[in-house]
Amino acid sequence: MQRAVFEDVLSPAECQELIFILKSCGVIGYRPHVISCTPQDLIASNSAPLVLPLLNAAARVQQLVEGRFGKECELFTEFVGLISWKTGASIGWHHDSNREYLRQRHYSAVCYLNDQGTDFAGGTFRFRDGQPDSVVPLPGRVVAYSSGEENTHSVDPITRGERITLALWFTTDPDHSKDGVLLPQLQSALQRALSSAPGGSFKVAAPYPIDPFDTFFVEPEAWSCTTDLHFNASKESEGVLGTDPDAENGRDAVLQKERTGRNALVKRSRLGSPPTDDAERGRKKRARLVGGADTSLGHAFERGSEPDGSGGGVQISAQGEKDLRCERFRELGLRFALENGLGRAEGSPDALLRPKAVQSGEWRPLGNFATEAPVAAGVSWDAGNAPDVKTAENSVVGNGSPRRSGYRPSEAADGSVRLHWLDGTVFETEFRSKMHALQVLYHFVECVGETPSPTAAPLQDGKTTALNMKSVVDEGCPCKDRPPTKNLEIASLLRMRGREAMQMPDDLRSEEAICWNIREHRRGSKKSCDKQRCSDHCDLRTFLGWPKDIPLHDPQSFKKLGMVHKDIRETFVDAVYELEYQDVSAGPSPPVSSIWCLGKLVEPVHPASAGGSLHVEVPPRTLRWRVSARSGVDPDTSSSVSWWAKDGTGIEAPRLVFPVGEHDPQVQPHVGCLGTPPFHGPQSLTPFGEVYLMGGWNGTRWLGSVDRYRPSRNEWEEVAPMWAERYHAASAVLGGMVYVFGGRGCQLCYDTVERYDRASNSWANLSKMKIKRRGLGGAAVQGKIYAVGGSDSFSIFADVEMYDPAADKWLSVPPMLDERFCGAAAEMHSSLYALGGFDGQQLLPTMERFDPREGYWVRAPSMSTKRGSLSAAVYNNNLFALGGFDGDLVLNSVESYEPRMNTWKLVPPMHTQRASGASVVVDNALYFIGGVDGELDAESVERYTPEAGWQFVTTRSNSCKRSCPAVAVL
Ligand SMILES: O=C(O)CCC(=O)C(=O)O
Ligand SMILES: [Fe+2]
Repeated sequence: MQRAVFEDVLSPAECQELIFILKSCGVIGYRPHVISCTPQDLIASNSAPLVLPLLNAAARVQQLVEGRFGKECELFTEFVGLISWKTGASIGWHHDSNREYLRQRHYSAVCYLNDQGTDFAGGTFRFRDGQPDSVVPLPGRVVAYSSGEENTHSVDPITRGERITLALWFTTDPDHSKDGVLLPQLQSALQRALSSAPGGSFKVAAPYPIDPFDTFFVEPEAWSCTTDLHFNASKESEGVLGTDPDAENGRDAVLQKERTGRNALVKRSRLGSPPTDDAERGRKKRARLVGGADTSLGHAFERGSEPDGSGGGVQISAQGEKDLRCERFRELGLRFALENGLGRAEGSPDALLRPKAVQSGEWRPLGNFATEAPVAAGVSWDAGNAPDVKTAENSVVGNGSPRRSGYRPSEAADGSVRLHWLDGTVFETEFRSKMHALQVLYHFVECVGETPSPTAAPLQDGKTTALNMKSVVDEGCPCKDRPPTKNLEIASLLRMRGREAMQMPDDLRSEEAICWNIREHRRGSKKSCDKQRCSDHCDLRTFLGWPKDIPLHDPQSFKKLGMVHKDIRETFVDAVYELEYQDVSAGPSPPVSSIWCLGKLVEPVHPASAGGSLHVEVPPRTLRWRVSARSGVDPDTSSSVSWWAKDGTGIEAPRLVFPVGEHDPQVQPHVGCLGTPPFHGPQSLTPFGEVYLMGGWNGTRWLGSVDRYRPSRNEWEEVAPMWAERYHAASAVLGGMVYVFGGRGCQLCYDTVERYDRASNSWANLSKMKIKRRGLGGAAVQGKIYAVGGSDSFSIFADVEMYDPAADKWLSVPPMLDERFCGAAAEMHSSLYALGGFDGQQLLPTMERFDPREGYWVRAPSMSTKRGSLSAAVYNNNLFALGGFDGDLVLNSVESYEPRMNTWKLVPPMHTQRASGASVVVDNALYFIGGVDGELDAESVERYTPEAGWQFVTTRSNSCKRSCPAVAVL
């Protein structure tokens, strides 16, 4: 039996937000006294942006459920919706998979949004057996349980008021995932919604990236031919930043405008940041975030970068990418609301979308279907062959109602749609789809101002109050100019208050049709695209290792990819632990028969009643992890024992623990790494133990020379020089070759790229980058090279490019969240990190991470101090930030970021203050070579190991005089 109660999953404000959405867009529910609102309802009524907070909340609950029940990465959403129960509603004993058509429901969760006692009376949730035996609804509280008979439950009748919940069902069967259905719908609906925003400045769509593998790294030039209806992460990222690649003047114009605006600042930008007062800085930042449009709008999107960390902007959380995605949706939803004058509340951005605004009338509900009785109109549809909503049986089934099971019209046996009225009348006619039915209904409401009756007398003159549904459907509405059978404009008009009608094909019948349209659109656009960039998708496919048999842009792929993605993820194992355990279940309880880690079977058959050790694999950045053992074959009947790492030496002996405990992230889970080193620090990639210092500035001139340093022998040697003299260049090592790119020399800035082959001691010129830049960061990640940020001496960039050595080609990838000049970049655990630097206005303590498997940048914790011209290196699976300039001082401080704990900690400082030097890891030690210390060049080398701390290395070389060199280790 699996059940759990979580507290404070949603904040009171978030609960209110969801209640508002339900009240604005709820439709008559599946049973009397019930009103519900699903993402599909919102989309069908052209209120797609309101889906975003809903998904945000749902993802949070899903993550808790997955974590608690050992189903990490295994669950799909089968249903999500806001549900209101009014006085009189109740549900008897049942379990949530108690019908043939509900078998796919494996886990249930109900998040309560309002308060028993205050908002309603009655409505206590009860389990028939076991503990806890009841759950009292309280805002933010979640009850979660496996959906089988073991969790038979009921809800007491509501005796007063209205009880509102967010209800969720999860399935482990990807075939029943609603996400795959939602994706194309949300994608196109958001696109429409945002494109109809006043001023047209936010045309970007940010549909639900169910799978980050779908599309990213699409060239900006290709946007014009690939975007309209499909998601790409780079574009989304632009959207979050507020620039609009599809705006009339194009993306470059937008960026150019921003850059021009910043030129003056940048010119003053040396290491010492120009004094700007906070207000000025804030204003500029906002202007940037919204592409210079409306500064007030930027506010909401700046939250992630508020110095005090307030707000929920784009921030990385310990929970990982899922949260992040949802935060983005949320932001887009907020942006949409703001743009449309919906609830711009006073005070903090968090006050957005709050009921205060509703009460004060600032909010205009998007429809007139607010749930204040009597409900104006509503519709419930089913798949044609499901039982009547009013049957007793169904009312016991509760949320396993035909409305939900038959939610997709495409599933209907004969394609028909039925409308149900509260009085029990069922109206059947030739509706083509549920959208069509909705459209007709909305039309009535708009034309006549009241709910039509299915059986009333025929219309006389259009002013008749009792409309006959059938005659209107057959003959059209009296207002002939908008016949209800045409398009979805009525719903659109009603919901969007005069905005342009949705343009949807007349024959739109189902999700399949939507998917078909998307495909056709893409095909058509591709054909007419004169830039011929679409073929880049081929590179993309190779780059992603995308399976050949799954089309990149076929919406159906999502379903398949749900699985493929999971498989791929499982192969990215980050660590292997050896755990010792002892089975103490001897006696009455059956012996351990299988052992699972993070929902994955690690030891299928286990010697009975034994102790032993086992290997568990933990995926990247897993902060919580758990091992559990089962006593039987059937997960439902077997008893489950869970335990977790307690200290550095082993794990606690198994004992029955319920609910399953979570790993405490403060406890270092390392028990020992086995097999191939799970982390590949530079140590394992440096067979020669040689440091190359390339170019730089020696106090007098730019350098093209290259010195090789072998710390093991303390030997310096000059090797073949580069073709160009360059300082402020970046470098990376890939395939045993050293790549150097960008920088400046006799020309202001370079886009050129050179590669050093150690075997022939020679340099080759390669394809140029797209942007000339210096003070950029460089790193190799998963077989590609990244050029990160920098400056062309006029502007400072967030832009990132990726070099594919197989194609000898640079591709644009999503830009960073911050612009960075003289920041640092490093690869760790197959992700690219960018940190520190100068953004044109201030020196930065910030860090962000780009995992190519995800395709977007996320914020990671900031360093303890601002650092420009810092050095970074990965040492002992930690990312070290060394030295740099904080605006006042050149620093000797060093700190290290531990990705599992997701925190920075201070490391003993170097003896010398250093900026613009070179830090490398070689022979299991961290070195800092050269750089400047403010006044004098720091012509020395320091070496660090945790055991010995920092020590000067007695060495002498001109190389130590280099500042801003590129550095690499072979
Ligand atoms: O709202 C609740 O607390 C639970 C509802 C329920 O059991 C159901 O809809 O199946
Ligand atoms: Fe239930």
